[in-house]
Amino acid sequence: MVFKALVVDIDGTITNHDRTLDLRVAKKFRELRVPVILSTGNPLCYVHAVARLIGISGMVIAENGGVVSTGFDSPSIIADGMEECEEAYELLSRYFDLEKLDAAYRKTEVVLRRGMDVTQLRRIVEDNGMDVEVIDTGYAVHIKDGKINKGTGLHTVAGLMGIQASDFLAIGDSCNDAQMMREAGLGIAVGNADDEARQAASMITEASFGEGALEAIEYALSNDLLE
Ligand SMILES: O=C(O)COP(=O)(O)O
Ligand SMILES: [Mg+2]
Repeated sequence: MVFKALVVDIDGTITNHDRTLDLRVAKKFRELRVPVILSTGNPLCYVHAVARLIGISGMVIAENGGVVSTGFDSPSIIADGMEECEEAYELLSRYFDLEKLDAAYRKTEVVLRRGMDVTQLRRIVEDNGMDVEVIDTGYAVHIKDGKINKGTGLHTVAGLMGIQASDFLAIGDSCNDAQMMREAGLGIAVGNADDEARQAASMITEASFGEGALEAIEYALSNDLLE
């Protein structure tokens, strides 16, 4: 099997521990012959800037699949569900001192600074029958629509490209990458990945962060899985 494209997470996968971009990965992306699609929990403007500066496709997955961009200067596909996320945020704010992140840029999720006990947040939204999911990526806490994730985003992107989700090699590090790694033809987790990402992946690199992403790409190239 030769994969037709690569879908890669940003934070913790192509960055160093402090969220700075690993420049060796950026260089490697430019050398690959297949398209590289970024897939992230960050808002669209953030991932578009990253993609532009690396020099790869403007077709990206943002907000954990809530926003799929068809290109730098073309429309985005934006999921519903923000209202429910805001309602959950209002409810949770009665119990916790919460700080929203990137609120001005977000279209489908409410994102919070980490530091609280996420299991308590989950229990409260569950007890109130709210149709939202609360996840902690290790970088931020996301209140999101449970039906949307990077896996559904990958299917949308694959459709736009005229290929299948299984034509992708996926690389990630966190729980928000799990569905994407399962839907892809092969999911590789970097060495620093959390338990959920490790379980979803078919392979885990020895190296962590950007070094791990490089190891995954080198593995694919040397086994004729990628061109
Ligand atoms: O937005 C987050 O919490 C993490 O971002 P990522 O999906 O690029 O790792
Ligand atoms: Mg990540």
